Amino acid sequence: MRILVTDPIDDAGLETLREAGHEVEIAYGIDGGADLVDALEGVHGLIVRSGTEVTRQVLDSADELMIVGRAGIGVDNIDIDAATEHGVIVANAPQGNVRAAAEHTVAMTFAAARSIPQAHTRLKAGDWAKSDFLGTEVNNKTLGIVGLGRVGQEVAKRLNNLGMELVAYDPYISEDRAEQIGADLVEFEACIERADFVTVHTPLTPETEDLISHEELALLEGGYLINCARGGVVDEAALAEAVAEGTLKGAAIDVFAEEPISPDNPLLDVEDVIVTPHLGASTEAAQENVATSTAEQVLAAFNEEPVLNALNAPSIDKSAFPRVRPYIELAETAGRIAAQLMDERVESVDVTYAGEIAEEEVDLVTASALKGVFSPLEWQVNAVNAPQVAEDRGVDVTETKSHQAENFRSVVTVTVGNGDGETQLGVSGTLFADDDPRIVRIDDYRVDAIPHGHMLVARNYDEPGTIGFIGTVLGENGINIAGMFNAREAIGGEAITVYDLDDEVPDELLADLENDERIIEARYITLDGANTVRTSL
Ligand SMILES: NC(=O)c1ccc[n+]([C@@H]2O[C@H](COP(=O)([O-])OP(=O)(O)OC[C@H]3O[C@@H](n4cnc5c(N)ncnc54)[C@H](O)[C@@H]3O)[C@@H](O)[C@H]2O)c1
Ligand SMILES: O=C(O)[C@H](O)COP(=O)(O)O
Repeated sequence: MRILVTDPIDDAGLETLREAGHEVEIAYGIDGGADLVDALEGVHGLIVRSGTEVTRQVLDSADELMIVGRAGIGVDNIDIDAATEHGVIVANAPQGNVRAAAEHTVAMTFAAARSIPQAHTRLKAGDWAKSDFLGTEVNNKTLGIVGLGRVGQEVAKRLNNLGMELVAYDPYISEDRAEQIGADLVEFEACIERADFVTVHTPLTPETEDLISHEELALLEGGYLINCARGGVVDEAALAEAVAEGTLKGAAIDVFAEEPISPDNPLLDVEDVIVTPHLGASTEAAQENVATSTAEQVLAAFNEEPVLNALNAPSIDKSAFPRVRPYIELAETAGRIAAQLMDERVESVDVTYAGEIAEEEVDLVTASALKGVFSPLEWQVNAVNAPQVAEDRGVDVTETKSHQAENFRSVVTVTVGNGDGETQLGVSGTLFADDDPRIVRIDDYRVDAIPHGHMLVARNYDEPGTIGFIGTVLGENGINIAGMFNAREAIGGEAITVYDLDDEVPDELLADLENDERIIEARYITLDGANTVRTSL
């Protein structure tokens, strides 16, 4: 497989990929537009940090791309919706640089409180300006944390140990969690008003864009603002003005709305705004961590294993994966068979888990069943975008769990239905000896069929000579039968016969079979590739 890396990552990650036998191409600093589109031709994995914009335009043309790995936390530079539509996994490395970001935040807090960069610059210029710098102690001051997630919590611990009181605003965490950290969880305005230092640790989202602007800065009068999260969360013009006019004593900013920063950015002109060029994650340990974790996720995607930090695909605990893995393929197979046997438009899909499999996390299995149901539509349907494809098409998806699995350890049933629920068709599969897949029910018939690349499912009357007739017609047309299973309602009643075949069955041959009055319906089912079947989806 080919992997393109467009922002610098640690060698440990590159080595992990190369040792697994993949081709790694480095294109640090590539222009994010047309050049990136060209460079992605035939590429299966893309690794970025915050320096590469992975836009819809880029994703629209990256036909072979399976995964975008973000060697870090923030994914505001990646169009995740477009990736999902194209079935491309987006995965980040949410743990590896948290401590580095927290330490940088603490360092920036002290740097602002004690004017360290300003004093340093003066001294290097030969100016012993001791009396110009009277700093602020953090001890006994209040730290306002906006966004009490991974980095926010680490900052809270460190600055609390240095004598700061903690208040926090985060609408998505519990009071209990805040209490464990020793922070008073309060409303947004109260958090800023009570604080001497406000530190921002939210992602950049439509909700957080310009979250801190003129009004909020006025509430922080006499204090300091630290932003080591994302540019765009703090209104830069408002902040520059607030510090320049003395409303705030200072600010420390690591991230900017536009990166690399424009020379016109007003923050650069204000003495008491100290800046670093997005260095929060730039430590050796953090870079090694995120590069290795990202490389491992790219390998998992290539090996069709769960991508642990996938942001747009169902994931699963690593230890549970071996138990669930065989059912992923089985559910896809059952979905494919059900969709091809269904005469009407599929408007609902139910995936029922019975027996031991009902105890497991099955999101990935359900997504795979949907992939099977939608496989005739477009080759790009996969477990990443199948739930989205279902939603876009107005297909109602349900999951049912039951502890009873007839005589099997586990059974997965994919039932497709039309809108009014009048037509429903279920296909059930199980595993013999844990890894030998069997289709054990089609519609109301108990069967025992081995899923096979080419299959013929015939509904016929249980009359002498019918099976022989079908076999003769197939044989006369050079189609070899690899296996066969027959099931019937009652002697002389309706029956179903499933043939595993070595070749495709042409439409004319199906018509010949259906012309015989003993045969109610003959359906060719393919489990090879996608896009090759007739369907009423
Ligand atoms: N400067 C750097 O180099 C650097 C390094 C690491 C992380 N980061 C950035 O730091 C930020 C935090 O990272 P993290 O790993 O802690 O993320 P996280 O997801 O663990 O935490 C983010 C927190 O923000 C909260 N939040 C979301 N919307 C909010 C809102 N409107 N108001 C208040 N809180 C809100 C969430 O509930 C969550 O608890 C991200 O933007 C990340 O990209 C920067
Ligand atoms: O979100 C992150 O992980 C940090 O902002 C680090 O970004 P970087 O990998 O571009 O340094």
